[in-house]
Amino acid sequence: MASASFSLLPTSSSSSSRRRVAAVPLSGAVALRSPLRRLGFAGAAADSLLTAHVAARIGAVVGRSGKAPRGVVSMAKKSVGDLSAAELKGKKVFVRADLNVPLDGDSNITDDTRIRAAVPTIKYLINNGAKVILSSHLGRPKGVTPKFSLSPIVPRLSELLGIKVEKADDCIGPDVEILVDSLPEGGVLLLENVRFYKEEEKNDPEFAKKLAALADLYVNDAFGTAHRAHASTEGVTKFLKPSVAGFLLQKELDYLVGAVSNPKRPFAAIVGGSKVSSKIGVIESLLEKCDILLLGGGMIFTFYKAQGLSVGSSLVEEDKLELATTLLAKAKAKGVSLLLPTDVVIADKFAADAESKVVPASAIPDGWMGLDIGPDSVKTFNAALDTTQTVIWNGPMGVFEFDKFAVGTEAIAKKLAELSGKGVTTIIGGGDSVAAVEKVGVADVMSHISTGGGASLELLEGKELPGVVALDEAVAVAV
Ligand SMILES: Nc1ncnc2c1ncn2[C@@H]1O[C@H](COP(=O)(O)OP(=O)(O)O)[C@@H](O)[C@H]1O
Ligand SMILES: O=C(OP(=O)(O)O)[C@H](O)COP(=O)(O)O
Repeated sequence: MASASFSLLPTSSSSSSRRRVAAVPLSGAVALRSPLRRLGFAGAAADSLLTAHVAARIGAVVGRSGKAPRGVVSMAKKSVGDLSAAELKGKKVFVRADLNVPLDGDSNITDDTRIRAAVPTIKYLINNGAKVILSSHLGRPKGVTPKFSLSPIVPRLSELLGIKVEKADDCIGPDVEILVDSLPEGGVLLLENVRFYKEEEKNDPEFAKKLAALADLYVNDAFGTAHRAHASTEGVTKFLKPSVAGFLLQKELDYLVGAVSNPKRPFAAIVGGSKVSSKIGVIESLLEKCDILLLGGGMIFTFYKAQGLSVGSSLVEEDKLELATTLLAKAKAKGVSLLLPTDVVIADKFAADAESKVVPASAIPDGWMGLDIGPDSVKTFNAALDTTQTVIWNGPMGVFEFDKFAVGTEAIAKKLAELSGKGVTTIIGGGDSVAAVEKVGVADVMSHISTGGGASLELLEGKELPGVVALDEAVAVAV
């Protein structure tokens, strides 16, 4: 049966089978022009593709040493799919899911992605005659807070499962135990928000023991919360055996660890978002693994400034200028093709109705700020992406919340959809990039869209997630 061992993915090519193309000398921007022009880039784009530091080897995939990349997290865990019908029938199974979905002011669910993502594991359990005790948090309540009740989840979950889901008003205690005892085989009981107890986030062992006492075995399918060492994600595993991964958790690991550590190459990473400081870990980790790194979003202005360009009033982290220079040098040293946008859409103010125009990255006037990547950059990025077999994307290319500055982000989303249709593995690493992909309406065609923002970022940084580490090891590990 499937264990959480990255076995669901298309077979990756080994490092020795990476496509190697004669390296383009990196001694200066001049050296970059002809290969870029051969690839069809306009003179200005080729000329301004940024600096001698930046290894702009589009289409040229870098041969690097075949040794395992640093920071590869091996999280091969036993899966719920490893549990047979005989092991599940009549058993009380504590399932930790992440049902932390957005609700509007009237408690209507505005995005049910996380509920739908939890369904395969629950269905597997009920189809095998288990009694499912479902647990989640919602929001960040301080004590019992009615607006953070999980009650609004029940109708949609019942609809998706095709059965009536029961709901408890608490997550521990005698009333909950009575409801658990009356659960039929194939029944589901949703516990109340586990964060109504402060002991949850404190990972209090006594609280974890009380949660565990409700069940015979444990399934963690809460990927979005797997980076939290809380009682229901980590503590409970000390009292319940087996403790296994659900199908969603397994799929997230397959893609965010498996596909990224052992990708079909060429492998491109696209990193955007507001600040370099929030993405340092991810950029450093991806530099160890990818062939091409495309940078966009607000962070690019720190890189521009580090290279002596004027950035007007664009977002800059003055204390990260040195870091930006170091990252560019690191990319060069590792032979990674790091591309910065060659043109940007600038605005006269940070507003949806701002005046805007497109300028080369080297010509941002005083008083103007860059809020999106420009059309030449989109062309350049698309051409680079056309050479790839695996792409991971984290962070928007611009202020996509304002339509006027969403064009670059939406173009990348469309490109990834197109590549996905051609068999390229496309992974959207959580957070705002997921919102962008959904806005464009191409979420369904991507290979994988992560359900966890913070959790996916930590995985991409090469960190281990406590909620995963705590689970039982898979018997056979095939990383
Ligand atoms: N050029 C820019 N200037 C200011 N903010 C930007 C710029 N480009 C993108 N952003 C903002 O970055 C935010 C997303 O950043 P971040 O949280 O790091 O990404 P993610 O949520 O994908 O991890 C968005 O709200 C977006 O408006
Ligand atoms: O929504 C979540 O995280 P995310 O916003 O990083 O995707 C998870 O449910 C974790 O919630 P938390 O950040 O309150 O622990």
